[in-house]
Amino acid sequence: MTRSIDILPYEPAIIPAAKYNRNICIRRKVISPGNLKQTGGASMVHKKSAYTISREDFDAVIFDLDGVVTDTASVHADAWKKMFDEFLSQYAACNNKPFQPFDIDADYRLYVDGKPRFDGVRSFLRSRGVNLPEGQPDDLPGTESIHGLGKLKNEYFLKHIGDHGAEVYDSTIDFIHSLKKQGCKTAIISSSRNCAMILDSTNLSSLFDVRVDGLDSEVLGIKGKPAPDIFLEAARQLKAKPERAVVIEDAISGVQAGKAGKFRLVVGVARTGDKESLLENGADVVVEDLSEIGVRNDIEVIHGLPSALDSIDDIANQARGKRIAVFLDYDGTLTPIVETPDKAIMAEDMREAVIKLSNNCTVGIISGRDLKDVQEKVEIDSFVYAGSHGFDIAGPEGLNIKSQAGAEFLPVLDKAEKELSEKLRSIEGVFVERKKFAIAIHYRLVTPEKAELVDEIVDKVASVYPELRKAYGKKIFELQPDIDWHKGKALLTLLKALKLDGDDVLPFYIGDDVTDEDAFWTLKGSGIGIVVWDEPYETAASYSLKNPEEVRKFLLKLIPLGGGHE
Ligand SMILES: O=P(O)(O)OC[C@H]1O[C@H](O[C@H]2O[C@H](CO)[C@@H](O)[C@H](O)[C@H]2O)[C@H](O)[C@@H](O)[C@@H]1O
Repeated sequence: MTRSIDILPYEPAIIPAAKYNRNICIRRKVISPGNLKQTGGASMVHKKSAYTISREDFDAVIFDLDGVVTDTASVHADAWKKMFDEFLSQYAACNNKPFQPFDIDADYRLYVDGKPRFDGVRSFLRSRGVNLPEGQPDDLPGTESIHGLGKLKNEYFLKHIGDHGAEVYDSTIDFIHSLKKQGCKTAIISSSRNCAMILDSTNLSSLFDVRVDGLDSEVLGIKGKPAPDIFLEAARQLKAKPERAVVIEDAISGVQAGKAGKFRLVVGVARTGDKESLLENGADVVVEDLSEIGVRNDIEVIHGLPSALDSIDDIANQARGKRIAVFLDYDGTLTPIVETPDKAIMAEDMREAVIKLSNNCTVGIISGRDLKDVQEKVEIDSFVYAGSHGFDIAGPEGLNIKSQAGAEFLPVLDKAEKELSEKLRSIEGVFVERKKFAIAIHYRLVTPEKAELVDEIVDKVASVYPELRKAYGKKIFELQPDIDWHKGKALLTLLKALKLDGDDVLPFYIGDDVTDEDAFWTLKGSGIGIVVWDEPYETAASYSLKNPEEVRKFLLKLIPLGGGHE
């Protein structure tokens, strides 16, 4: 079960716990325009383009080969027609019946397209009421059996490819390069047993992270389309969840398979027109060519963001005429990363800096730690806090701010915690930290070999609890409720609750870890994200600081920009 919540940015501010019991399946904004699954919660402004896939919403894209990547669907169709017409005319003559040729428009698309070779033979013959024996894998091409006819069709197909080669759709290749640039994983699937040969002959083999083809399907015992199995196997190998993956298909059986696999987005490719049948059979959107699908440039590869300390004049300009509000991560931002969580104590001069800043503007802490834990560590009553990566929010006394996302997951978290503790007990150095809404598995003190074992055990336990998702941090794995909630959403909730969501406020978020990226994304265009790092990586932040000491110095520089409390 995967859940997500329909909480829109800035709306509503404080969400009653009951709201989280709803099971709403649509997640963040996926693509435009409006004829597609529209979702709530995205904080990004989408550029107007025909259809846009964003890395924020998708981890992987799975491509069918024939007709999507290579112009081989028509070669297959012609080979099927040649083989079936020869057979049908003989069959008609022998049985004293009129010869009704194979129709590419109707028969190919309905009975053969996208299916494994021998399924295609069976399916079409059944539609004509013809019964042939299965035959043997070593039947000669043209033998009157399922195997014999399938092999003849393949001979015709290979002959064409041998004589003319295979054409590639350049727009698809450009699209794949754009996806890869954004960090999307890609897979190629095909019911065809010739998939590897076609990819090799067109130099496309290295373009895909994973390939699952007709030969693999036989070995793995995978059912053919319209069963979703081949797509699910590709997603499994890519380690991508179907709800965060796209299927791109040109065959009716293919879009049916994408739909049956509950993939987040099924794109139909109808190069020659018939869009309707793809839409009716499960495509969410149908295009004539993949150049109609855009890829949003979510991830800017930034090597060396400007230092926030050096850019204070620029930041002051952005804050001119506004109040500021500052939200801070704890570990790695207010304290250096240390061996164990209990040793991460905020230094006195850092405490002084944040208190001074809070005299002039709102300060909040949004931490991966348990709410109570981070409140006790920071110990400043006037702050607002969000713990468990934003799942658990509390304001200072009198402000009545309280929000908990994922309360219904507590029993599952209890069970998973128990199982993890038991399974990890024997591994030296592992520490299981239970937060109210998450379980962190620390492996900082574990040997590298054993760390792999920890990873495997966490994966195993995670696979038993599909309600939980695995997340990553600095030398930790985490299991959290698999709902559409994160530090960015907690930040929006706090801004709204504190009436800091207007244009007259410039919010800041400073953090050092992967989970802080959600908050950086959330503030893009409306606030300032600052990453704390010792070396550059891909980030949605706009400025950088090197360590908690630089954070302290920067916070002191922010004090005069505060603008006071309302
Ligand atoms: O969001 P944060 O406030 O940065 O919290 C993230 C995690 O911080 C803690 O773990 C990290 O810091 C520890 C102490 O320096 C370090 O030993 C560990 O390796 C780091 O991952 C905390 O224990 C976790 O619960 C937080 O999720």
